[in-house]
Amino acid sequence: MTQISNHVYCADFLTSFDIKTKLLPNPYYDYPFLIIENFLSINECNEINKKVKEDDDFQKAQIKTLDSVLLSETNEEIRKTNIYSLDEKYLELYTNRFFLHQAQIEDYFKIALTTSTSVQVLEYLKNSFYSMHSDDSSMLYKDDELVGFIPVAKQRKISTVLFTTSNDENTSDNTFIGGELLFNFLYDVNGNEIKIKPKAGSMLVFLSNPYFTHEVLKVIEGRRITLVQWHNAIIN
Ligand SMILES: O=C(O)CCC(=O)C(=O)O
Ligand SMILES: [Fe+2]
Repeated sequence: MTQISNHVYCADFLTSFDIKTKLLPNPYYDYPFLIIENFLSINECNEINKKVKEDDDFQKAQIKTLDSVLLSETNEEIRKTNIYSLDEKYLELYTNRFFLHQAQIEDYFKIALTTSTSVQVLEYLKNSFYSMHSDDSSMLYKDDELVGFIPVAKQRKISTVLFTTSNDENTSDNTFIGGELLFNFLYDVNGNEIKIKPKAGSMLVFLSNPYFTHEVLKVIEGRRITLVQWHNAIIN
C-alpha cells in the first residue's frame, strides 16, 4: 500500500501504471475525498424521494399494461438502476446549494470548476448495484488481470454523489440496507477497503480518475437514491 493521505492508502499497482489522468489531493489531508454534510436537509431529501417514488410507480404501471406480469417481474430482476432527471424545482434547489459549496470544493482539490453535466437521479431497488468502474477511464484487462486504464471521459475531473436516502437498519421509505459505495483500490491503515455508508443529505466529492475506482454494493432491502454529476475543471 502507498499512503495518499493521513488515513488512506492506495493499491501499489496503481503507482506502477501510467495513469494519464492521475491527480491526487494534498497528501496531508485526512481523506482524499470530501464529504459535505447537510448539502440538503432531511426534509428536502424526503421530498425528492417521494417524487422519485411517484415517477417509479408511474413507470411500473406503464410496464404492467404493456407486458405480461411475468415479463415485468423478470425485467425488475435484471435491472441495475433506474435513471431519472431532476424536476425543475429540485434542480434549482440543487444548483443553488452547489453554488454555495463551489468555493469549498475548488479549494479542497485546488481546481477551478468549469462545466458540469446535467444531474442524474439514480434509483437502486432491491438487488441493484453498480459494478466497479472509474468515472473517466475504461479498465484494460489482459487474461483477467487489470493491466491499465484508458481515459474515455477526460472532461470528467470531479464526481459528485449526493445521497438522498440513508443506509440504515431501520427500514422506511427513505432508508436501505447494503448499497455502500466502495473505493476498490483505497484502504485504511489496516488494509480494509474504504467503504462509504450513504447518509441522506451528504454529498461525496471525489476525483474522477482511476485512483478513485468505485462500485455500489448490492442493495439488500429498501431504496437507494443518489443525485450524480460530473464536473470539468481547470487544474493549476
Ligand atoms: O450511485 C452512486 O452512489 C454512484 C454512481 C456512480 O458511480 C456513477 O454514476 O458513476
Ligand atoms: Fe461512478
